[in-house]
Amino acid sequence: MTARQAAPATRSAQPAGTPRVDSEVGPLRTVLLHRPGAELKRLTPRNNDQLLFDGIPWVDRAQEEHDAFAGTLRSRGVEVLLLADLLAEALADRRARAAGVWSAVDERRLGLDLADTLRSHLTGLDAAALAHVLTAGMTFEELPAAEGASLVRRMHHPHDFAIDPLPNLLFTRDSSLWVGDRVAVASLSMPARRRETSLTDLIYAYHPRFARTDRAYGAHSAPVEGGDVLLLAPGVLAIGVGERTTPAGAESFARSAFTDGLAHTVLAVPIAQERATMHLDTVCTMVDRDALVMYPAMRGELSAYPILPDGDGGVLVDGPVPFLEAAAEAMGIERLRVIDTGLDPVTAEREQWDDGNNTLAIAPGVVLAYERNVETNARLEDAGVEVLRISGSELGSGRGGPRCMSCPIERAPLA
Ligand SMILES: NC(=O)NCCC[C@H](N)C(=O)O
Repeated sequence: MTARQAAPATRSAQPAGTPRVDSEVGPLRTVLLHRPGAELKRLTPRNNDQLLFDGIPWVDRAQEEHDAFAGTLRSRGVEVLLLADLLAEALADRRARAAGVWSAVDERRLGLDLADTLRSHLTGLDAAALAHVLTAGMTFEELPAAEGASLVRRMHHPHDFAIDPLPNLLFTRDSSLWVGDRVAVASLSMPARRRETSLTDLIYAYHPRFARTDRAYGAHSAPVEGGDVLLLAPGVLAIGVGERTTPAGAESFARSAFTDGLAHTVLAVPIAQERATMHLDTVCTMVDRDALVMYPAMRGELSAYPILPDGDGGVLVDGPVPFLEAAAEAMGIERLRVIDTGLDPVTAEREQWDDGNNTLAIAPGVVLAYERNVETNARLEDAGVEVLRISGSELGSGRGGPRCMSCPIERAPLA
């Protein structure tokens, strides 16, 4: 069997309501978002850099912006699932609560005694209260009162975190991703984000809605973040390799996707290891079945290492070759178009920083985008793309746009 013949099965028999994602632009049916909450209130000028936020968001306004984002999706018929709801529902299962408690309590930080005390306190909480602690974290002053306080408790500042908050849960794109009918729980590279995957893992393991879901990238641990993975077409993945996803991550994700029959070609795409380009989707996103919006400075610059299955459980690596050409070939199309935003370099750099290229397609040629990226949006419309604008003045302080803030769970097949 050739590599091409290993493409995933067609999905005409797939009934609506079954999780499955084969592309970036198939009509979006179900998406996972996280409405920002108490975890954002933990951000201070002392910790925002470490927690990967570029400012201190006004939380009420961020919630309003996020509600409007979810409202826009719902108005277009998309089912919006909220991570906090799924988490609380999954935690109804006793085993999920035990797993949540174990993942949150760090003996290296707390010492054995305090870790034991905290575990028994958390074990006594109901699902909603535990979900709150797992997302918002807990400070030392919020720990349950105790006789004979430990050295750890005495020596920490009351506002230090006994359990870190997870403000980047907002970016549901990164902590899990669907390829075909399988979900991959990502392996996040930044310490501030690693615990996020214990929550997505728990949701997919214990929420009844996902009871029959198989995993992709099962027990692998080399870093791969969802923002780096673009499903260019059924069976064709592009994986950014840069600040977050490593070469080992891209290679082992490819191997695992081939083994599971989820892909026939993976393109590993090098991107600069900088905050502005932390994921491939900060540089380019698909806006139509054969079109991308791309940071102009990257146009003609992106290369790719094509990875193919060797037919014996391993992989064959080629390249580097020009990304657009390799992508078009793998997708079986003549040309992968790049919408020509034609922006001057300063405007382009400003709008790229503000996630102008980070659009979320809800159908071929229909995208959600931040309203502030006036020039990029205008050029998209000139090219015939429908742009649904959302405001992100506060949401954007975490440095992520509509694609980063969404994890598609079901997209209809491309006709
Ligand atoms: N896919 C994305 O680009 N996600 C944005 C993640 C932003 C978050 N503050 C981070 O640094 O990881």
